[in-house]
Amino acid sequence: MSDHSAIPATLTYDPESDRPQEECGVFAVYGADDASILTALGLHALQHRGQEACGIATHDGSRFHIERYLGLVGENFTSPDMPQRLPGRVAIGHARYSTQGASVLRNVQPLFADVRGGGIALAHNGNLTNARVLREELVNHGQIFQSTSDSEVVLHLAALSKKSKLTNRVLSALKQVQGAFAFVAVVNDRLIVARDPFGIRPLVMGRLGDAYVFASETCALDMVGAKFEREIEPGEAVVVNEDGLRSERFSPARPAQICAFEYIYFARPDSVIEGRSVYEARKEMGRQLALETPADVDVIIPVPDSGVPAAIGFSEASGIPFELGIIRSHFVGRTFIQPTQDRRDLSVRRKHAANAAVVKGKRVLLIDDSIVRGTTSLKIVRMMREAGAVEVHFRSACPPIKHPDFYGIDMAGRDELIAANMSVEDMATKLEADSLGFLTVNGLYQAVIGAPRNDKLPQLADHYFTGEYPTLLADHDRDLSAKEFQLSFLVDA
Ligand SMILES: O=P(O)(O)OC[C@H]1O[C@H](OP(=O)(O)OP(=O)(O)O)[C@H](O)[C@@H]1O
Ligand SMILES: NC(=O)CC[C@H](N)C(=O)O
Ligand SMILES: [Mg+2]
Repeated sequence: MSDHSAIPATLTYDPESDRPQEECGVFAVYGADDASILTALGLHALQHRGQEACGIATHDGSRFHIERYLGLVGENFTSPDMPQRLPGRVAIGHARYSTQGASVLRNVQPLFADVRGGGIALAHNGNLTNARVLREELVNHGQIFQSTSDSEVVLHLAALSKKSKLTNRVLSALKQVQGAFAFVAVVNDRLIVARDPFGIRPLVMGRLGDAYVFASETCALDMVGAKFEREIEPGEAVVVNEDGLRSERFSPARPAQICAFEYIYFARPDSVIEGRSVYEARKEMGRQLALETPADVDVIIPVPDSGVPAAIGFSEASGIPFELGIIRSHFVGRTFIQPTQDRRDLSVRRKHAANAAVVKGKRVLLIDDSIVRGTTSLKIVRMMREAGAVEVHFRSACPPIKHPDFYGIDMAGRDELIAANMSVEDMATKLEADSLGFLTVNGLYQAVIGAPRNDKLPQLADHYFTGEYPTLLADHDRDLSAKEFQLSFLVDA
């Protein structure tokens, strides 16, 4: 095996089939009867964050129980015998949209490991930027990996830590990983949750009677009737056991630099992130867009779903009527988070249909939250013309996306990002639009935080638009995403 040129391509890391994709949702409960049912409900509310796979782990006071499936939460966690299948008053859950490791069962979370002193079940939203550097070191040290997920390194680091208490070993693992994360973990009979040092990914805490509930977004707290208490702070870990809750720091306190894309596209509009309603922020993006790139048209048409609030804002600010000129199928989920281009193309075709009644003979302005690869926009511009629109203009309620993401949202490679490779004019031609406009970076800041960008310490993780990444990117810098990196010899990697 020392001759690597002899290894068939299918046995090495292939960035095309095993490409970084998007986001996930995490949910956790401590101290409630039927914790698994609450977790299934919470995951249901977080389904928009990941549609590929889902899983729940519980602890019944002495043993762990785990179920993991490919597919949607509603397809797998609905049966009334859940409390028997997944008993216990402590539970964590995960809805997956793969970022590292293909969409196969062995990468579905929660991941579980038996280590010295007990067990750890772990679920992760985000993406670690030094996972491959660490994995290489760990493999050289003799560690045996069971998945190709970045998240698994945390289990190995905890297992190898010299500290005596298992909780402290998990905390010491958190100090060694870089990138973006919201972790929820059952560590024996306790719960540990943690948020990355820059607060790139969201994580909130709520109360449901005496129980503690944690979730990626507040919409999941609302789903189970939990009351929002606070955000988990950047670099904070919260440990909950039978004595209650304690907060630990694994990195210095600093303001959160939350991912701008949570506000733009990813989070559900009824969620509140860092005190700002996602819906209001999106509407305000539309208002700013109307000020920055007005259009002389007859009707504003949103690209459903995520483009709707911005289109309402644009319509309010411009006085141009808003109409539902595109009807979406409720039986097709999010397209951008599909793992392959073929599936994205197919989903976009099945998802949207023109409503000719409000389009025919009109000059229309389409508003979407974002243009990533341009898959959606081109199809929709054509659809409008086929439905009789006389002019079709397009506006994106976020700035041009020119740089890939490494923190858990699938921005694919630079070569796939339409705005990374073309001028706005060329993009308009490619998307067959009569005009094209984007929100500015400052317009985005105005909409989300009501203040301009602080260039010395940006208030958001806005690398998509600026190329400024808040964290180190060890794997990327060492080009460990290259084909040569040996990730797994199993076909389903
Ligand atoms: O330029 P593209 O590569 O097509 O990606 C951008 C599109 O993808 C997203 O929609 P998606 O269908 O994922 O979800 P939504 O229903 O929440 O808008 C986003 O809202 C844009 O419409
Ligand atoms: N999108 C995510 O947050 C994914 C979490 C983890 N990196 C995985 O690939 O499973
Ligand atoms: Mg969309």
